[in-house]
Amino acid sequence: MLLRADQVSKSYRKPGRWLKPEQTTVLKGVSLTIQQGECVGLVGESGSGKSTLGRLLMGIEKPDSGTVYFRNHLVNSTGYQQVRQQMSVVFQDYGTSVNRRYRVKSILEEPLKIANKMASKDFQSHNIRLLETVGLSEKFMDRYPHELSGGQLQRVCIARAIANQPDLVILDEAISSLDVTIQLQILDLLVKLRKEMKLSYFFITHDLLAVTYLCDRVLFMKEGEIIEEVGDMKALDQVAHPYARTLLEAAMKVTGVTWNNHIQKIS
Ligand SMILES: Nc1ncnc2c1ncn2[C@@H]1O[C@H](COP(=O)(O)OP(=O)(O)OP(=O)(O)O)[C@@H](O)[C@H]1O
Repeated sequence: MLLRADQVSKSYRKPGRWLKPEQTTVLKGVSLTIQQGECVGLVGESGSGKSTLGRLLMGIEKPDSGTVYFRNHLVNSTGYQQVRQQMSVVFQDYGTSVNRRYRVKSILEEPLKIANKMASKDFQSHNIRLLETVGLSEKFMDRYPHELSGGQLQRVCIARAIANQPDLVILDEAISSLDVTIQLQILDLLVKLRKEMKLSYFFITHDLLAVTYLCDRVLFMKEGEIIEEVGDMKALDQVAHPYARTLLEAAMKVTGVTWNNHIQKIS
């Protein structure tokens, strides 16, 4: 087992209520597992708690109750720091997830410097390999983020996420800000990397059709709870929960494709 979350709950203080503080419960006893090499999708409407769950799995925030284990290390414990570099994240907002004053090469070197496992003389060749892996050439190395398109910058973010050869990459709406053709290119890249590097993904998204393209399993989240899980993408049209059905029907309506046509395309 790569990752296991058991009964994870999280509340936040409601904003603007300093005299009479009130809590909002964002996650209510969420449990899930991710196996080595598996891609698990998480879909749900805005505000259902998806990104909060992603932060808890990464150890960026602590749950109020419940546990998260990554490779049998309790996330947030001392021992966990040794495995922390085997997990990375790609966010939706590629523009703010990099330091705008850094050139691409410095962005790619950040995780290497933190891991401190590679001699700096090897950074250059490693950077070239990384850029090639994500479909960019060496000429991007000296560019600043504002000199890249959104799709190119998201490729740089993906390159940074795989720099230390992690086991698990959390993709938090990683394709949502891109236009449709670029989304498809990035999805293809993620499929290729998964195969080549035997990566596991936790794919947080609103886009149910993208889930069918990339994931082995999908979890539906509503108001801080996992309300349904589908283990076979081809059977996704069999979802039972009314909320999951609404999401599926909305995805079909927006794209104008029928389920059978879509499944034939991705098979
Ligand atoms: N640090 C925080 N302090 C207070 N409230 C927070 C905090 N982080 C998240 N929330 C609240 O928790 C709820 C869930 O937020 P979260 O970002 O996890 O949802 P989401 O499903 O990822 O939404 P979206 O799809 O819009 O990104 C929201 O109501 C949000 O306002």
